[in-house]
Amino acid sequence: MSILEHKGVWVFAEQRAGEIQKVSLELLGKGRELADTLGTKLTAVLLGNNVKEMASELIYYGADEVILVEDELLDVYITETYTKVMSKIIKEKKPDIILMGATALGRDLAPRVSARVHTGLTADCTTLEIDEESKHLLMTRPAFGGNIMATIICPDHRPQMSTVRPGVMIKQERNEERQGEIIEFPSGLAKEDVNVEVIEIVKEEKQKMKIEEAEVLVSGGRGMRKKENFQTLELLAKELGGLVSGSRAVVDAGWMDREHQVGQTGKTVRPNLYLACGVSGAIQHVTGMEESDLIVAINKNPSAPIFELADVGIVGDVEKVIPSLIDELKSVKVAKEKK
Ligand SMILES: Cc1cc2nc3c(=O)[nH]c(=O)nc-3n(C[C@H](O)[C@H](O)[C@H](O)COP(=O)(O)OP(=O)(O)OC[C@H]3O[C@@H](n4cnc5c(N)ncnc54)[C@H](O)[C@@H]3O)c2cc1C
Repeated sequence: MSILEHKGVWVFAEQRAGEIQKVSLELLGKGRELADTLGTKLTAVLLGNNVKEMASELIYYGADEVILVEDELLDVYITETYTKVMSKIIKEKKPDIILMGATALGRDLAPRVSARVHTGLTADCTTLEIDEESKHLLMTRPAFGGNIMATIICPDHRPQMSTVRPGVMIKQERNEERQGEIIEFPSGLAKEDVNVEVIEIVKEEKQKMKIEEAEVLVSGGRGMRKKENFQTLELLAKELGGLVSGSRAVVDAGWMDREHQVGQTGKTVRPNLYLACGVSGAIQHVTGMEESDLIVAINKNPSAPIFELADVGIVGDVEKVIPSLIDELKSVKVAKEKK
């Protein structure tokens, strides 16, 4: 089959509990641009149960049409059911490009769909453009630990698939005047397709205060070595009356929730005290915290870039320095109480 048969730009509209994820709206912004460059349609693909109401929202944010698949078997995300439905629609409708959010769901779904439909996938893209001559999608992403930017193409297979992290692309202004078509598509699912039973969904209790509002932030980086060591940071933050935040490296490692990430693709913070523990000071991190009033850095490498920015630098092992700091703060508190 010729790749020329494939037309249109698609955005997988991720919804959770009836709420469209922000990243999908951001991808509609980018998708609109790509579709306009190619002179083609922008389609949002919405899967779920009782989600029809959300379809017009996708049109307001730039989609020309919405492929809507409603089925009670799609009520909660299950890898197999969503993969099956997405693959089926792709095989039938033959899109040229598919964009998905690099969320927990997107990271699970995108590779499986790409394997089922025998095409390539470029994960975590930061730039997406159309090559003027070939009209291929140029998918650019950091490679080799962020040291180089690699531009990847998928010249021989379709669709060209890409995931993008939340916060990277810019959504369009919502415009209620926009008109579009809603195309209902049968899921084709049977009960036997559901190979996993979701027994309970437990919502994580969110920290009440946001890191953007905290006056003191104790921020951990990859130098903290493992998730368990963040308990020490929690103790330190408690002593200082602050919150724990972190670098993207620790969020990517699954040691911390994305809501607590500081930096270019995380939150911009400006606390009175920013204590960076085992954070190297990469530019993408620094842009999110450089306006803090007092920056204290603990790093075992005296040449770490974070020291160029820090008001106070401690060259040492976080596993030794942090417990000493906690002990010191506790003894100061005890001494104060005795007075
Ligand atoms: C498009 C893009 C967007 C990005 N957005 C963000 C963002 O929003 N936020 C962000 O943080 N990053 C972001 N990054 C990633 C960024 O480039 C860095 O990779 C990341 O910040 C590194 O995190 P880190 O400092 O925790 O880890 P590393 O760079 O691995 O640094 C770990 C540090 O810990 C020190 N260390 C190791 N062991 C110890 C120890 N025992 N005691 C003391 N120190 C120790 C090391 O000397 C090192 O300096 C982005 C990258 C790209 C390409």
